[in-house]
Amino acid sequence: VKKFFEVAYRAYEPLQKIPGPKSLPLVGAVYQFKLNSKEFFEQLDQWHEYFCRVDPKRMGMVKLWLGPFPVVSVVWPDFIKTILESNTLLKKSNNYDIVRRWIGDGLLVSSGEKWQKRRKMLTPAFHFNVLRNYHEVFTRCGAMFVERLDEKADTNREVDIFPYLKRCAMDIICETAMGTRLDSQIGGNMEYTNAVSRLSDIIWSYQRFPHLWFPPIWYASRLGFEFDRLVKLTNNFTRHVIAERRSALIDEGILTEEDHEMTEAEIKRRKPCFLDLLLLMQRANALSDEDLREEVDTFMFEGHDTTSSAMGFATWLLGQYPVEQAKVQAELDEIFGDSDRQPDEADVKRMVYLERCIKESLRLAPSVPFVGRELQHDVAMAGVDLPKNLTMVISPYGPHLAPEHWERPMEFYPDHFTTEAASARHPYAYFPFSAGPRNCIGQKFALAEEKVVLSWLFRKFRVESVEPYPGADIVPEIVLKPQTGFKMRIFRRHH
Ligand code: HEM
Repeated sequence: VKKFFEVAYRAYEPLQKIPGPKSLPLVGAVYQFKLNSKEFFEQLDQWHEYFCRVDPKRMGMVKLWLGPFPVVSVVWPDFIKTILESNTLLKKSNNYDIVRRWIGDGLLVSSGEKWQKRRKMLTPAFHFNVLRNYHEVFTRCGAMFVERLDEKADTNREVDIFPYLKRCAMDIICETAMGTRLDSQIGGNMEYTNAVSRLSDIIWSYQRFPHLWFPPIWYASRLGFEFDRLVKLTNNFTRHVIAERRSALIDEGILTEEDHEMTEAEIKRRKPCFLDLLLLMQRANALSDEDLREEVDTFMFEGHDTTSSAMGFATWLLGQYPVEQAKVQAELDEIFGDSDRQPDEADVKRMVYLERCIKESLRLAPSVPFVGRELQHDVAMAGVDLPKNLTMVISPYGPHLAPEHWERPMEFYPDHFTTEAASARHPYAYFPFSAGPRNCIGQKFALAEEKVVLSWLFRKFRVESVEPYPGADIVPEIVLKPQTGFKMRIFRRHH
């Protein structure tokens, strides 16, 4: 609290220069916040539009007082670049504190030397050669996804594909991160699946309403108790998996007293999951079991909501743009013909147009709608001295939709991502995976997963969106989501 008030005191004077919505003492601008998530999102959007494009003081930044706590949202790409590329502004803002209570101080939220060491240690676990071990999981879970959807095809009834995608992404991340088959697509382990999903909802409420930051109110609202119970449940699940996985590696002679590098044959046989790699690094990096747990839980947190939402938006958009959908299908038909075979890695490389569609949908609907940083030192920007410890928020939305960067900013136009178009653009016009030293370590994983799962979908089905994008309500929770799901009509394709 002392730190917050120090920041507020130091920020008050310089922040006068930055435009933003009207604030009152102590409550800030919160008294104006819409309660409904979707309306709140629209309100933020309008404020950004007004204060960055219309207001006479406009300067590419918007100030917002969250109660007595100041936040500055940065919009212009050059300012965003200054922050994201800096090697000295790597600290996550305090709105990640609640996430930390669940996943611990893993890669997503840690800072300083700990983050640096972990990032270096974990980067090889996302190397192309390691990711190829996961291809079989993407393929199997993707095949299961279309199998589950099949009963809804040709019924001409609307189906919300979001729960199907969520379970598919959950099965994928659980097996690749922990080596555990959750089988939530066929009703397995729903307690864990539901707990993870509910935790994300509670975190979003906490981040939005500062009154919940006070423990008596947090617990009186009952959210605090529910949160603690679910955290215990999910943490215990991961601890249990770690113990099991260690025993299995010991039994197979892979985890020994001596440091051991897996042989080609062992890798081929075992297809190590992320946790296996951590267990093999454990001794050399002096990691405790809790260190392992926080990294595994970080991947569980960061690696399934993001991808299921991204796949949902891509499907929604393709369901609304039949010409582009037909192009995706033509590309897949050229690769697979009439065959039902599993996609291999060479096939995935050939899905060039599908990849453009995925990138374009991440432009219009970036799964992570904003990231936060706490300034580790004073920063001068646009003639304003932003003080140390100030919270900065960066959203890809503004640059992703700015007419100066995109030929057709509000349309779904995958040719925004031809090699020529992409190389001619400002590098910070597009950053769904963030950028700089703290960018998303899982972006190649995410893209590969999306391509495999969506290729199954569009090989088997033609889809029509029930509502046009973005007509239906979208809410920027921690991850961007549609308020009423991804409603589609699904038709089997007959080759
Ligand atoms: C479409 C899917 C995804 C999107 C849009 C996405 C986006 C992002 C963004 C914007 C960040 C930066 C967050 C910040 O600075 O606060 C981030 C970080 C991160 N992501 Fe992803 N992500 C995706 C999928 C994944 C997957 C599948 C994994 C893991 C398997 C993953 C693991 C991580 C981790 C560990 C970090 C923290 C990196 C660090 O701070 O060093 N993400 N992601």
